[in-house]
Amino acid sequence: MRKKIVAGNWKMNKTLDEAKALLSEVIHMVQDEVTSDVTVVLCPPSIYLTTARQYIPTEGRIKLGAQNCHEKKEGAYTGEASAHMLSSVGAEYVILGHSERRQYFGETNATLADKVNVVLENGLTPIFCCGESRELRENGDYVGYVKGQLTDSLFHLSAEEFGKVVIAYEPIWAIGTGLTASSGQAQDMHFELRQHIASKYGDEVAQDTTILYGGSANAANAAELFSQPDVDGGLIGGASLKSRDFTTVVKAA
Ligand SMILES: O=C(CO)COP(=O)(O)O
Repeated sequence: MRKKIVAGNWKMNKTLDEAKALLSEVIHMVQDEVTSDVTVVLCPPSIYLTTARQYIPTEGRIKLGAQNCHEKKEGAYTGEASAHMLSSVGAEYVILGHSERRQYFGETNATLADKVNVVLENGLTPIFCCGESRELRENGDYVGYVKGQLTDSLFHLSAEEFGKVVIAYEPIWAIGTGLTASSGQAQDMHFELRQHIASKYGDEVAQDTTILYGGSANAANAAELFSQPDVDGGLIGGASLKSRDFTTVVKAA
């Protein structure tokens, strides 16, 4: 079902005390100020998931998410956490295939297909990230490239399984750079991705798919981005680390 979602990807930021303060502020502000039916997903570093679970009410619009998982259930994978483990600490969403994980940790479309499977098997919702580099945007078939990321990592799923996936379009050139995609650029790519999904799963599934935008989205530009018909919310990095900014983004959705 197509939903409005704003997810905060804290990346590798905050000490435990800072994380607690941010959780408490964001949860109160969202509860007090947000009246729409937007779902808010908080994705702290995995070391803080258990703590965050205690702060987030079990019922309500605010959900807990992780930033990655391993594709195996358990075993000798030093430093990793599995979807099974994330589920056991109460996470409901998992960001997969963020461009930073693709770039620094060698994640490929093939490994991500395995991660998507294991996340779905454990009843969690994957937030599958895709997006092109600046070089590709300037000189190449960037639309084909991003469509290919979906094809390679997601199109083995049944329509029912695909219906549980959230997509996040995050152009790499816009992440952490202050260079936001214009609302037109975001809309164009989201429209293309929805068409691509329709070509595989049909119109109904495509119309039901939630597609988020990420990349320097902030309190000042979120309303314009989210006003586009195919932009269903955002995956927010830097602005999710400040409670007032993040709440303003949530209110824009
Ligand atoms: O990577 C992002 C979210 O996953 C976007 O990061 P910024 O919002 O800091 O550009």
